[in-house]
Amino acid sequence: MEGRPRLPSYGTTRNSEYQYGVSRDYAISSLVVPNSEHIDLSKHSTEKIIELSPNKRYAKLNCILGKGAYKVVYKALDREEGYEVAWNGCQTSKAEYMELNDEIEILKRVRHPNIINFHDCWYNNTEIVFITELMTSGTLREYIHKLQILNLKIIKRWSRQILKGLLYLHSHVPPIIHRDIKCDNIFINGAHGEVKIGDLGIAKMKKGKNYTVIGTPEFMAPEMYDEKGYSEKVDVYAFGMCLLEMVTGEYPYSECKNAAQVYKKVTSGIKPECLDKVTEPQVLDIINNCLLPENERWSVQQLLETPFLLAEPEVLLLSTNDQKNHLTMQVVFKGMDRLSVKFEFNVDTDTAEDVVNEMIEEQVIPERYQQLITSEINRILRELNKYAPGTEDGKDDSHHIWKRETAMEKELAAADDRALEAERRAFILEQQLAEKERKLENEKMIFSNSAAALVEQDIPSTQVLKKSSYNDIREELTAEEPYSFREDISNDRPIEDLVRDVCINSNRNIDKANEWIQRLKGQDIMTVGDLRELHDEDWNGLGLTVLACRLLKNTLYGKS
Ligand SMILES: Nc1ncnc2c1ncn2[C@@H]1O[C@H](COP(=O)(O)OP(=O)(O)OP(=O)(O)O)[C@@H](O)[C@H]1O
Repeated sequence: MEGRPRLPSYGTTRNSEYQYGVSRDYAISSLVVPNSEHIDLSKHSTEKIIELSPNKRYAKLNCILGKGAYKVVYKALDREEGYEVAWNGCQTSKAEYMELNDEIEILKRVRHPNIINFHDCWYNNTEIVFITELMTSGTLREYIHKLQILNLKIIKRWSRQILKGLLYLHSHVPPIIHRDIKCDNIFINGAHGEVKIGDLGIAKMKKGKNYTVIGTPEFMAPEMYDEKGYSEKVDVYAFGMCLLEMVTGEYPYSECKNAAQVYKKVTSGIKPECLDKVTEPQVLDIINNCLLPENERWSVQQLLETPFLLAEPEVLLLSTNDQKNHLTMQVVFKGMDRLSVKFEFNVDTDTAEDVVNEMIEEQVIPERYQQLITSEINRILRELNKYAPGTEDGKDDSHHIWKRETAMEKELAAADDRALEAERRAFILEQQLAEKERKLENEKMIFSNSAAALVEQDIPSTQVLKKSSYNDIREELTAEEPYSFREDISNDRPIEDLVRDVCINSNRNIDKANEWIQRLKGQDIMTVGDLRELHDEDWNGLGLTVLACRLLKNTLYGKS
């Protein structure tokens, strides 16, 4: 009918329950497989090759991964590379296949981490077979059903991946339009949290088959219904619906009973009811922008630059050495805050965690990207087979903890050594200082003794200073020498006269003289005669120093 849209057959594309019913579980049922004998899969506990590609490279196994309204997907083997792949079979005519030739050639050249790889394609008399990358964790819709409502962090990460895939497609000239973006066509690789767009090019094939209107009504932009032509913006509209499903866990327009109701609402500009459940303003803003009329609707690039989806850093591997243990990587922030950080990574000594922590400490990357950049580095290490398992996202990281502890232990041991060495050096210094002090004391003593000796014995100072030790000088000074009596000093002389003369002659001051006088008088020695009467042993009891005694004796007995 002119000007009226062809409505899709509702039960096949819309009903998510139906989509679910034909996923992996289906592999144990009995079914008729095109171009093969009737296989009762329940009787096949082990996988078997049931068909080979014309070039013999791909081997189809008796394991069905899923079945949609249009195609049956089997597990298969790439016998050249040893990979598991997906064998997609779509019933079609040879003529339709020939019409798709150009498009298939383009699809073969599409290569992006967020788009399921398209490896090969051929026609086998009844169906087009195309070989694609195998996804092991199911579709985004299955995830939403499993997790009910995804958290915003996952939504943000997966949305970015979907949009990056779309950005790549839309950047072709002319743009490659997916035409059937929906959560069933987005596949998850659960182990690494990767998201890939699948079913690329299938929409066109479906159209060729005159199967239904292209796409899925709930995800179709209004301009897709009127056959006046549309642009890559239809993928943006469909992405908005995917985001709505991710954030609410509800299929858009589930309030509608059939495709006609959906069509009516979409073409009248009535939004899905579940939009009211979106509470996060940034997400709501994105969805509303995706659902705007085509000429106002944002581009994928604009969506990627909204605050919610903005510029998550990517880590690129720039170069490696032959052993792949010295890597040069770069953190690239795309979007508004353009920034890039290049760094070296030694696989044998570095860990992603340590390197990222260092970058945060050095303030070259914001802390909020710590986990993301760490897992990006680990992703690269994994791709190079240089990744130690169990280290990602702050999970148990025994290998790296071990590395860190070893490094820490080494550091502590080195610090201990340094402390011991410092203590040892301090001890030696103390000893040297004490030794110096002792020497200084000795020298002081030597100096004062020798000065006294010089006074007492009139020894030239140079001679005294040549003496090597205090003991030598002391020995010399205290050595017994013969005394002779001096008759010019009368025995009646008051002892204080003698003492004062001795002190004056030996450069001792009056205080010293009074001290000696006091000690001598304390022993009843009042005159020179009293002193002369003393025996040698009495001198020791006077309380005078050896030198004082010697000086007094020298004066009394005439020794000069
Ligand atoms: N590359 C793949 N790796 C693993 N499983 C896949 C892959 N492609 C498809 N499947 C599985 O096969 C099922 C059917 O695929 P799909 O939904 O793309 O078929 P379809 O006929 O195009 O569907 P539609 O009903 O949307 O037209 C999917 O739900 C999924 O479980």
